[in-house]
Amino acid sequence: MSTLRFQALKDVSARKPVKFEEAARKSAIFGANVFNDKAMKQFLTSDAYKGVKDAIQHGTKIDRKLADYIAMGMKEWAIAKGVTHYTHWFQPLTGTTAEKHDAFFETSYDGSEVLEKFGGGQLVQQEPDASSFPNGGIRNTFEARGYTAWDPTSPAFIFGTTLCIPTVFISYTGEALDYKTPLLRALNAVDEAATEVCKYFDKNVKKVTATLGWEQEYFLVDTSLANSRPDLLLTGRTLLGHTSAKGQQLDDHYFGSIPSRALNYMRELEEECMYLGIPVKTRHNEVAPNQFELAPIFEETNLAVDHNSLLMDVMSKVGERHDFKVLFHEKPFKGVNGSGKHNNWSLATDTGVNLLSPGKTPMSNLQFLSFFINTIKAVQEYEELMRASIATASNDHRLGANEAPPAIISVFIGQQLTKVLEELEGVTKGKLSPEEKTDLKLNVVGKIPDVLLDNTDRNRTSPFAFTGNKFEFRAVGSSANCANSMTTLNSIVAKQLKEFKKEVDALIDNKGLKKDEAIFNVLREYIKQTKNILFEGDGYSESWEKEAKKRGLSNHKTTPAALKAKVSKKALDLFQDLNVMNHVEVEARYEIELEEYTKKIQIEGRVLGDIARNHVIPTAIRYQNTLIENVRGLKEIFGKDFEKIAKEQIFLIKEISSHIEGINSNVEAMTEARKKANVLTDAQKMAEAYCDKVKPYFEIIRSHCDKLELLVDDEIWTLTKYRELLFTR
Ligand SMILES: NC(=O)CC[C@H](N)C(=O)O
Repeated sequence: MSTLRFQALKDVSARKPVKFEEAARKSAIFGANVFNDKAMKQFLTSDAYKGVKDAIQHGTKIDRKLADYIAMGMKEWAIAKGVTHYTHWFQPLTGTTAEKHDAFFETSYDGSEVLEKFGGGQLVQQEPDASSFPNGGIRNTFEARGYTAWDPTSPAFIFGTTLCIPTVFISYTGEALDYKTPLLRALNAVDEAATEVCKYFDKNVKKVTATLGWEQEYFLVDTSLANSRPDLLLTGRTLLGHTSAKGQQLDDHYFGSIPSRALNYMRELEEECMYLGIPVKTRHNEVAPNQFELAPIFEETNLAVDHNSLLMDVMSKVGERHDFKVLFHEKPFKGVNGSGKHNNWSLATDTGVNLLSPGKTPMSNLQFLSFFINTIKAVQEYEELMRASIATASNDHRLGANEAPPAIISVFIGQQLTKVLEELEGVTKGKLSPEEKTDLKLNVVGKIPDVLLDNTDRNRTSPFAFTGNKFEFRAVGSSANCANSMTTLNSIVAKQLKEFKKEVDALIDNKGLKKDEAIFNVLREYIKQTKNILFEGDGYSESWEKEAKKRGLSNHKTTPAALKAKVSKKALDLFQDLNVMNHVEVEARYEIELEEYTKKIQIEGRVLGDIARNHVIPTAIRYQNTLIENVRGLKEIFGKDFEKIAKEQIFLIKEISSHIEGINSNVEAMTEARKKANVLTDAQKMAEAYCDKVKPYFEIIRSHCDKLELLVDDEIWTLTKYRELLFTR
């Protein structure tokens, strides 16, 4: 009997839901471990408090002396809560979070005194020797160093017994070495551009904040079962495994009663989130067996991105306490739904208006339409860049099937708004007659709120869908750091809004149009120009692929093909012009993402080769030997008649041999392809070679292995099966 698999199954059958006592009133614990406004008021002097507030609201610099006071207050607050260490918490270009803990504990120079210390210097800037993070050639390990700098817009928090201070990670030559810095710059750019446009409608708007509400999908697999699968452990997904007879066909898991162990896990996870100020709200079973989802209330984008990164870490840690491995991979199992991280995005003013929500008056609706149409125009202009922003080796498996959007970026707005746009397309060029103005006000712009109320359209195959008061970027993958997609989206919208302002102003200044006439005129042209990006149909159909091609939309099915758009002149100029990233920073990210792609496929290839040869083949041979023995025995008993009697066994023996041959020859060929790819020096070429020459072997090898799984005696099969991974809980 294959011990690891069966031991794991035994472990699982003995598991009980882990007991957990939770606070009934979540509002009482929300943010208790965050150095939030309440804590700051309690632990900071009024000058220090004002300093942090100014920095958050207006980006004012905090001087060293003030930083000392802030640090002192922060330390006192943390120590009162049992904290012993602090860390600058950052998001290097690996996409995950990084931390290096230092104790508050210090000794005086002669060792005669011991104390807890934490000064402004340690709060504001640090130099972790983080030389091994990917940097895409920005910094050489032996020269330009990187440093982390405090980001006061995201509050410090306590995780375990460590005070975590959110920071940006920058090289001494000034280039961003993380995901957060370009995001902050993009948020700044969209704030500036959107505030200017808002002034057409309301002069009081001083700031526009991009908001984000992510939805985190994930799978839970029992730790013992996960540990019995080398592929899950090393690559986050199953590289082989025959599909389970029952999968998600019956839709009986989706929104079903949450399994007890999973529910207790969620309860403890949510409690942790509450302490950390992550406003989690929704939990449910997703479509695939053992797949779940968690979603918070939307927040300001920078904070939401930090919270999602932190959440993924917390999810894994709480998972350990409940004997679960949390799978964030976009496609851990073939044949059932993958996991996304839909990014619900909008813009909100400091006067409390959601710019993507239709308003009560024609003027506020014209404002809504301006932002709505400009967003569509931005996506249309930069569809390839949007695709590039979600490109990873793991997301490639997810796109285009099982409720995940395809690789073609399009925008879904629903029937009702499509009609509104059609009507606006007919607006007269230049000045509008009083009758037309009244008609627009009453019958087109004025009608939008009613129209949206009964707009129940939903399209699960759309990568970018309008959902009533926000856009949902559905193409983002579950393992992604949202900063990548959010930097792109906010940048392209910023750029587009600037363009819009320029065009409207030109019509007002040069053509003598009134403000609303000018806006209608520009929007009309945008509606005409953006038709090719709007799509309401089935994103999986072959006809859409053909149609999209005709419309000139890109369809990059693989990451190496998709990433190229990142370094197009258009993209480089966009980021440069908005001061989001200079060319070096963009090129570095492109290089890093290609390398990450190559390495992931390389690891998968090696793991697959190993499992196929060292697990599958030996097991198949063992079973084949049993069959051979059986045939020999039959021959002994039945003499020349044995061939008829042992016909099926002989057939199986041959089948097994042919699959073994299939595995061996293809693993061999894959290894050769890898060797060839490995000598390439250009990152793009290498990634392409891994994509086009190495990866195709995965499916071939897998299919031989999966067929053997169906032939071989279940009792000796070493790899935990799909039905066990997906249905044991
Ligand atoms: N119900 C859903 O929204 C499914 C979404 C799907 N899991 C995805 O990958 O995006």
